[in-house]
Amino acid sequence: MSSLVVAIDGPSGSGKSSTSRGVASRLGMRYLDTGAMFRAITWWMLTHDVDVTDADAVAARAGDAIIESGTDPQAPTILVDGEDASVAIRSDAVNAAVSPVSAVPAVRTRLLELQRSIIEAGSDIVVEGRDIGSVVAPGAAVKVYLTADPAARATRRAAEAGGDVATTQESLLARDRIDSGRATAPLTMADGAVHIDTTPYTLDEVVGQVVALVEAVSGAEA
Ligand SMILES: Nc1ncnc2c1ncn2[C@@H]1O[C@H](COP(=O)(O)OP(=O)(O)O)[C@@H](O)[C@H]1O
Ligand SMILES: Nc1ccn([C@H]2C[C@H](O)[C@@H](COP(=O)(O)OP(=O)(O)O)O2)c(=O)n1
Repeated sequence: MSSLVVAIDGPSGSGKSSTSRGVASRLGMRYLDTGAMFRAITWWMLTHDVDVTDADAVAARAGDAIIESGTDPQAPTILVDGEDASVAIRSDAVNAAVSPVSAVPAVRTRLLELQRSIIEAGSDIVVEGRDIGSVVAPGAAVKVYLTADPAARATRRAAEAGGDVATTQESLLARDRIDSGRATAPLTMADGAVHIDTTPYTLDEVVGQVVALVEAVSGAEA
């Protein structure tokens, strides 16, 4: 029997990472943060002096970074060429470059292959990103699309990472525009996805709602 996949998509700050980790921890599942993989390849481009505004230059190096993602929801890890990049991939420079780099088809093809090999290599898994339910795992047993008001998203992010709410909101909305407008695998609500607007709920409540969706499916399959 193939393993169960839970796909969680949505814009920045909607709660994907924390909800996915909470669900995976509660249900004993693996966890994959695909955003961290796009951030990792972007960080590699920046540290190898690739002009990230030049799609051809990015495409030419798309296969060169070695990216390894850990799948323990309690201790997610990301290695780039064997080096821990978990802090570096959250920098302002990566925030500014990650959406244009993620729009380059060769980057998406490379990471899609890696993502599918991780998903297929093991047990049940929660996978979060922008195109999981639509492209990476369209056959996922459960698909969730998380949103929240832009002001709530910016307030959450600023509280977590520091910085003022207005600047954070501008940066999130700029990324949303690129992520939703790109030609290849844009951010979209997949067919069959359950939409949860997380604005009025606590993290625990959202985790509970997603766990209930997964249990309904696994109960039906048992
Ligand atoms: N339902 C929620 N209510 C309040 N804060 C939340 C909620 N979900 C997530 N958060 C907080 O918002 C911030 C961004 O969440 P995160 O999971 O990183 O979002 P994303 O992965 O979609 O960018 C984190 O600090 C997280 O703890
Ligand atoms: N499946 C995915 C995941 C992320 N991306 C791109 C687009 C996003 O702006 C960046 C960063 O994603 P990430 O999930 O880390 O972003 P946030 O933490 O939600 O701000 O990567 C993507 O294109 N496809």
